[in-house]
Amino acid sequence: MSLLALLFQKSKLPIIFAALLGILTGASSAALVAVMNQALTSRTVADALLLGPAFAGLAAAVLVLRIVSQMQLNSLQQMALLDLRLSLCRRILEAPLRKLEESGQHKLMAALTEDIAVINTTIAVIPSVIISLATLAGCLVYLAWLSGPLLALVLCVVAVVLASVALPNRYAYSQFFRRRESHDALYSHFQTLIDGSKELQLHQARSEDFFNKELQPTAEEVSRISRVTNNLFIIAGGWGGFMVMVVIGIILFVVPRFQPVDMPTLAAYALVVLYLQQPLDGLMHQWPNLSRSHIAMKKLEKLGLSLQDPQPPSRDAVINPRFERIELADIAHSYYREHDGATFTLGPINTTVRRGELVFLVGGNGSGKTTLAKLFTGLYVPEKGELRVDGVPVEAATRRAYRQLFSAVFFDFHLFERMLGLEHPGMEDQARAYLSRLQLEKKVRVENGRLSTVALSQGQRKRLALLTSVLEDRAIYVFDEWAADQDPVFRELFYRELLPSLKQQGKLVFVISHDDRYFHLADRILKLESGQLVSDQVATPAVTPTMQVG
Ligand SMILES: Nc1ncnc2c1ncn2[C@@H]1O[C@H](COP(=O)(O)OP(=O)(O)OP(=O)(O)O)[C@@H](O)[C@H]1O
Repeated sequence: MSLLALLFQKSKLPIIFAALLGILTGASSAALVAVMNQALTSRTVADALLLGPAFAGLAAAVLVLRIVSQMQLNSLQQMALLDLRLSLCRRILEAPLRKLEESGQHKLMAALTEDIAVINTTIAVIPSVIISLATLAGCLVYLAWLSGPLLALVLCVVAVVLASVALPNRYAYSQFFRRRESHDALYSHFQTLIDGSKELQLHQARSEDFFNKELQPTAEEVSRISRVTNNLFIIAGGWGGFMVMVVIGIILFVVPRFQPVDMPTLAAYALVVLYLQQPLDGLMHQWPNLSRSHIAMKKLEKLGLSLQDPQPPSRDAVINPRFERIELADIAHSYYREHDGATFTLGPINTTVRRGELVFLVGGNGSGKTTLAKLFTGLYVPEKGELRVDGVPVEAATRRAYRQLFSAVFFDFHLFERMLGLEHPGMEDQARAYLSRLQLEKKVRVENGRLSTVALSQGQRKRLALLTSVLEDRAIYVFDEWAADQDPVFRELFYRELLPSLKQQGKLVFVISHDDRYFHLADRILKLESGQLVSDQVATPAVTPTMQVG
């Protein structure tokens, strides 16, 4: 969908009003040229002077209309920009997690910064495009009134100009496309630059290699394509200006040789065509922006972040948090790695978990534990099979409600400084009690629903994430190797106090763990091997730390 169509879809009435004002401005400009022309071709000075009030009135009208229409379009632009930005962020919030993972952070950052900036620039030029088009249309009507055959000639030359710039414009469009792709690569390098700063600073040769062979060539590619495309548009603009002179030359020096035309008509034509140079020039210069915004819109659509009005999500669907059981019925998911053509398949998995159960999910690295947790929590939509809550399948309309059953601390968790969505009475007191239990009370304070700092060690940050999770008071808890980087004392606290306490509260607790010392504390142990559930057994207190599952 084009940007203009999208804007029209989102704010029809203001756009129609702004466009009408723009058209009036253009029409008044054209009328102004007609009056100037009439004054210049008047038979006597006295006749010309009679047109003074009309000229002054039209000039004032153009001034007022131009200001009002620009202001109207400016507020429209700001509204549209705000709307586009918020829509895009909401799209990211609602996009399927797998889609976001496939896109990669760098592409999302490029979309949020690069594409939105391009779209913003385009919205900014829409006012002048409308006024230019309206002026052009008004002037053409005036030219038609002056002489039909001459207008036909002018239109032929305009068609030649458009045809002659179509090819370079097409080439420039393809170059813009390439430049946008290079921007994705550039953002990826920016991400490496920031995320990998420790590794780069510790290894000079790696740093030089990255800079010289990856970052610099991509930055140079972007710069080279920009130079080429800008030059193309400069040439096209100059060519357009030259063609205006060609039209004037033809009108003044060629037409009279073949067809009898009176001098005032010729002069009027030359004046109008000259006057048209400015809006034509404007349109030529806005062309690159329109092309780039088209590419930006396509890019957003490709990322699954189309800005068109979404299907309204069914917010009223609720899933009973006092469910009895959740079934994973033939659940399967595959990852396909494009660069080496390898596929990892998890499942089909069949198992049932119950409220009040403490389930451990174990297995070697890469066996699919985190993937299964993402499927179980509803973050991934299963490619095959389905989740059922008390026998009722989780569907598109209920998936969001299903996810609200869960609180999870994944291995790559994110810690929010503000305790978002947790503002219930007594929350801060509860948080302080947990801070002290997790031995963080000297490091972090909770004030006005905010953590005083999140700049802590990884283990401490994970304890804060656990605190936030417990405060969420959800029906199901998922912990993905939470204890992996904790001191023995906190492992003990986690496995021997926190998990049993959640279980006692009737929560379903799903723990991914490599800590075989604590496996005996589970009610059930699920074991994954290469994406397959190889064992699903009830743990017994007699099981020792070295137990074998599967
Ligand atoms: N985002 C992804 N894109 C492509 N492949 C992935 C992705 N995440 C995981 N995989 C693949 O899926 C397999 C299972 O990964 P997963 O993270 O589920 O395993 P895991 O059992 O949790 O491993 P670990 O114990 O190391 O955390 C891995 O072999 C990996 O190749």
